[in-house]
Amino acid sequence: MNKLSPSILSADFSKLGESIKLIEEGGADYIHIDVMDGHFVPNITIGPDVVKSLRGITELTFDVHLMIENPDNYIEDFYNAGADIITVHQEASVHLHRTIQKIKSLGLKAGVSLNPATPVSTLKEIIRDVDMVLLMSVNPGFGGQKLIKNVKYKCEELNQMIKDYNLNIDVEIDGGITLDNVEDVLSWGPNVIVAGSAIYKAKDVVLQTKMFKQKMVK
Ligand SMILES: O=C(CO)[C@@H](O)[C@H](O)COP(=O)(O)O
Ligand SMILES: [Fe+2]
Repeated sequence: MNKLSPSILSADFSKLGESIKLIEEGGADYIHIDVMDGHFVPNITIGPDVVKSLRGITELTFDVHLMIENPDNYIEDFYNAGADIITVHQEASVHLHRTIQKIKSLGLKAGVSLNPATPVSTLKEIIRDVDMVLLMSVNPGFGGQKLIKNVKYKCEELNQMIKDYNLNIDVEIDGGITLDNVEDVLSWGPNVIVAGSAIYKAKDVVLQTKMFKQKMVK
């Protein structure tokens, strides 16, 4: 079944609790939490304390996307804050295997993310160890950017790699996904869709979440 993971990056930060209730009502599967450090990406967002405070108000799966350098230093903090899935960037992890093992040793799902210009072939030695691959379809750092359509070819290459290695892992696409292009993106073969501005900038967030879910039925 396809999963919808609305990104709270585009929500009103003064009403994060309410914003989460809206996507919950709309039938979201996950909550995508974009963590940025101002080093790996040119933006700073939220840290473990905010995640912990949100954990108290919802049981939805926390899909934490770490866009930070030295992710190893913060994995335990996000675990304690209530993360369910932690995804790190291949480009930000010097010892990626160690990082993935650390996430899994805490009982969490481990994901690895690739920037648009990072080839799928770089996953060859780690793909057997991960639960999810997140392909960025914008350059990370900001919500509201335009989808990079060539990620389709990366997704197809990734599908082939997953098939060749006989794996059963999630594939998440993140960035620039709207109601107009979500069906096209799903035709590439992922099963987890992130949408930030397309959901939170809508007039009726509950309805917009429901409309995404309707287009994602599988
Ligand atoms: O990780 C990121 C951006 O770095 C994403 O999760 C965005 O937050 C998605 O926002 P939209 O492109 O859907 O507005
Ligand atoms: Fe993200």
